[in-house]
Amino acid sequence: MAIEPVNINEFQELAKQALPKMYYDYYTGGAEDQYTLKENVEAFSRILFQPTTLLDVSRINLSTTVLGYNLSSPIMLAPTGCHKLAHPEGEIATARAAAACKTIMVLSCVSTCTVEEVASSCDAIRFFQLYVYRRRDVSSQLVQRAERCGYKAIVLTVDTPRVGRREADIKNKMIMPEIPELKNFEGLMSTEVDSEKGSKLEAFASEILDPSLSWKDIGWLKSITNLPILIKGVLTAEDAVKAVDVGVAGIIVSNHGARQLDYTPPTISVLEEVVQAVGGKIPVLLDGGVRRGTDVFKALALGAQAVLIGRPVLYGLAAMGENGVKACHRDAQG
Ligand SMILES: Cc1cc2nc3c(=O)[nH]c(=O)nc-3n(C[C@H](O)[C@H](O)[C@H](O)COP(=O)(O)O)c2cc1C
Ligand SMILES: CC(C)CC(=O)C(=O)O
Repeated sequence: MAIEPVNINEFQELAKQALPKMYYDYYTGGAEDQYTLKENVEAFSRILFQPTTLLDVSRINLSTTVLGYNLSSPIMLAPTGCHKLAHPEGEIATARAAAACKTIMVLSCVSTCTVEEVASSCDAIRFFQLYVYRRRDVSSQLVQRAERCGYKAIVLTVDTPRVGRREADIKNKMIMPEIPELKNFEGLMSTEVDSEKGSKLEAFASEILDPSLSWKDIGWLKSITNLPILIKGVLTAEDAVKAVDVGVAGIIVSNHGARQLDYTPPTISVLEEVVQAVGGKIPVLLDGGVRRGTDVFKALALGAQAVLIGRPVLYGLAAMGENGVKACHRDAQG
């Protein structure tokens, strides 16, 4: 049955119809019991509004700024891997949608279009998400390429010393690194995996990701780039204070869309703690479970400068390409 989607959940339904099961499961799934996956969404439902009334709302303005860049609304596009699994235009379609929606796209380093292809496709404001690899030279080359082609910040993901146990991917023998190619790594390192069992994605990632990454490495990252650095994956006041101390430009409160360590708290439940610890010194952003405008409002009310949406972008892309991403960005406001 064809449906005219009016919200993100309906886009999810369309994505399910459009995608092979292996890819839909990869996009939608979380780690282990998927406790945090449910909680990311449900924790928003437990926060209720007690509105005051008779206020003049005839003129409203949703725009905001992040690191000095103007956004039409406080909803950015989170980094997610492999957009060509959802649509043949891949990250280029997503970037064009970001440009049309006047928002920031964070490009995943495991993208299926290169940093250069995405940069030359449109004038979207782009940040570049980085994993640190055992091969530091590969990480630094990627950072330098992003810097050269106009990405405005590095988003360092710190919650992935290894890939979470995603049981659907294990069952499906998820083959994401091979189909299609992870184009950023071409000529830098092999993306082939020598494993017949379980999730090839997990095997690939554990081969390349550097599990020794720690706070001291922020100094290394700062030494190889002039771009501002945001840390993605902070969930405690303690880490928020450390992030401020090492001099990053922003924090993203995130549990990786519940795909990494299960039984972490839902992000919205720890936002206030992080915001208080940061004390306004740097912007705090949030992702995880944001599905509509009331969620965005709750995050802003608890101190976030803006939010990011991950799966909603993939659902929109799978359902309708660039137009679907635009529609999901719009639906995340409604
Ligand atoms: C399919 C998929 C791939 C992802 N890939 C990345 C990635 O490459 N780098 C990263 O930092 N986060 C990645 N994430 C996490 C997102 O950036 C974001 O934290 C999460 O999706 C937010 O939750 P939401 O999907 O509920 O909006 C991925 C998430 C999904 C669903
Ligand atoms: C290569 C993976 C670690 C990509 C990712 O971040 C994810 O699938 O959540």
